[in-house]
Amino acid sequence: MPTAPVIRSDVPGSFARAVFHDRHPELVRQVLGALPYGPVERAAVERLLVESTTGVLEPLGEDAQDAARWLEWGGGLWGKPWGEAPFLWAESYFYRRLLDATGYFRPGAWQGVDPFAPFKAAELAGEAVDEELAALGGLDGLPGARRAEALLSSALWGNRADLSFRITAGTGGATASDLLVDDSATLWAELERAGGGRVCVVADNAGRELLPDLVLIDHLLSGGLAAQVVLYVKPQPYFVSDATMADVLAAVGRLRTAPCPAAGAVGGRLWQAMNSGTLVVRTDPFFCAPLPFHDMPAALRGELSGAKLTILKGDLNYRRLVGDRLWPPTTPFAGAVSHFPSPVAALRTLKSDVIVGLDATTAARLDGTGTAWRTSGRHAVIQVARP
Ligand SMILES: O=P(O)(O)OC[C@H]1O[C@](O)(CO)[C@@H](O)[C@@H]1O
Repeated sequence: MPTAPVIRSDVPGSFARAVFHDRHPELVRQVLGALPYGPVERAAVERLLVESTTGVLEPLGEDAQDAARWLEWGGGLWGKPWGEAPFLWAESYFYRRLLDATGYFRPGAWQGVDPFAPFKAAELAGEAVDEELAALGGLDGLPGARRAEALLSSALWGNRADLSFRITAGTGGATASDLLVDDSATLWAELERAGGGRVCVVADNAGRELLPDLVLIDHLLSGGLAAQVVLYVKPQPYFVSDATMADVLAAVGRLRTAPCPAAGAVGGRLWQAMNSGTLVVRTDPFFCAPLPFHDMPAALRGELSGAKLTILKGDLNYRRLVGDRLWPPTTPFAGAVSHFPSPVAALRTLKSDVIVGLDATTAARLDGTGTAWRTSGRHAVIQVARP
């Protein structure tokens, strides 16, 4: 397997550096503004911001239930500047430490309170979601293949979270040139190859991304493309809007109570699928680990290995799938994911520097635009491989 430089956040002018030095201060400001944290939590959050931009990596307190796990994951990094750690590692640790700072794990009033809950709730309650769910009704009239494409497209562009069912059903928004790789025909062929079977979906964000993911899952189950879907979510709040079980319940509830009958019917079917075990929601500590999927533990590898297809949503899962490295963009996708235990499909809008599987002409065209095409969220890929 060829290799490439690991992305770090200490490179001047890099996207990764801007995440720590520009985005995180803004994120911290918003988190502290969204819930009435007390002086202890506020001071701890501010200290984390200083440590993560100008200080060195301090391990978790010994009383943390995952202290030993993180000590091992951070072997060789403790005491070094944050910017010297791999970007993926450092970002992941930042979110783990943010939970510590807000009292998420400490016995007390703030224990178990998702610091990102106000943002997630506002998004789910927003008018945009009403419109997106209302547009689901229009999809029912489409011929089967077009409906399937629209649902897949919604799940894909939901990762950008500023498009809707309505837009992705064909009335504007993304253009063909925004989709840099389209392996959707292979994706449907993989699903149809053996009817039934188990499909795994590794979720990314809650709200406007999870809703179309759930609609796609309903399509797979009701259309017989999957006998069972296992939806993997994060065990705890992570990267702001990553979906947890609480977010799944909120999204299913939003569907069930939607005024649009088509959305309500999806919500009802998903509820029943959870009752009967054809839709199972699972989690694993590894989904918040600062490591690539190459290093997944044997038990999780075993679970995924029986899947006829694993669908990985979003940018962070993509980084973990192919390795958070500055690969030449023409690096073959199949080679980069050959470690994965099942056939795999990545549905991802580009929001970080990592990309593989482009043809040389596309890569040169994009570089020629002089735009931040790797990180702007404007472009997307549907990439499929069978390792
Ligand atoms: O929600 P997504 O699609 O995983 O994107 C999250 C992305 O945001 C970032 O954290 C940057 O803020 C990326 O590093 C990360 O990959």
